[in-house]
Amino acid sequence: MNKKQMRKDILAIRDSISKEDILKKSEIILNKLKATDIFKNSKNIMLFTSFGSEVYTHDFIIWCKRENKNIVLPYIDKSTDTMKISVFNSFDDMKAGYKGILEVKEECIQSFDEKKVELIITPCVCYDFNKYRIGYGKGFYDRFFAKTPNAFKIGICFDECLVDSIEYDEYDVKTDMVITDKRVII
Ligand SMILES: Nc1nc2c(c(=O)[nH]1)N(C=O)[C@@H](CNc1ccc(C(=O)N[C@@H](CCC(=O)O)C(=O)O)cc1)CN2
Ligand SMILES: Nc1ncnc2c1ncn2[C@@H]1O[C@H](COP(=O)(O)OP(=O)(O)OP(=O)(O)O)[C@@H](O)[C@H]1O
Repeated sequence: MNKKQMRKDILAIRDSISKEDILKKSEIILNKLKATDIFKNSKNIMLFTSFGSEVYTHDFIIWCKRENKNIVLPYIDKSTDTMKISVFNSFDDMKAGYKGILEVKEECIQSFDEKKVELIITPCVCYDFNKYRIGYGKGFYDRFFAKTPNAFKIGICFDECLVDSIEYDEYDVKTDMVITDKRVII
């Protein structure tokens, strides 16, 4: 199946998961993430602010801050149409940005050297068992990964959104680990 059709089908499946189940499954996934050595040993961590039916990350972001992690979040720089990162301090500094996703407000953006990011927690529409990923189809993460070859990349995904295999091209970057509510793929 081509990427576009797979994206549409899996989004429909993900959108049908109840809010309650999204919260339950997200907690299971993020607890598994917390237990990994790579998470425990990383200070500079890139997360994402979930929207829609994605793995819910907001409370986890706050928890990480309390644990003294340095959290950076993506935003889309409209002038260059690229994904950049800003240090996260508080949800008071955030507002709805690209596609309505919460981003650090322009006046609060604190840039951070991409090369210093140790761990990137990656959103997805779906993953396959080889850790290839389909996102929203803009290539933002694949382009970003090209700048962070040394960061460890973990995809977080509901088990419903795992597929056997994804068509990939030369730009698609595999992640190093995928965590779902039912399994960990390494
Ligand atoms: N939470 C989150 N933040 C993120 C991403 C992401 O996947 N998740 N991104 C990863 O690249 C970047 C934003 N990229 C995006 C690219 C396209 C669409 C998009 O086309 N959205 C659809 C709605 C999808 C839906 O129904 O859920 C649309 O507007 O039609 C959204 C985000 C940066 N921040
Ligand atoms: N590093 C790159 N340089 C140039 N073009 C790229 C790069 N990465 C991806 N692209 C292009 O961007 C487009 C979207 O890529 P793809 O369908 O893989 O997006 P996606 O992984 O679903 O989305 P996203 O990464 O935004 O979540 C494709 O045409 C792809 O070839």
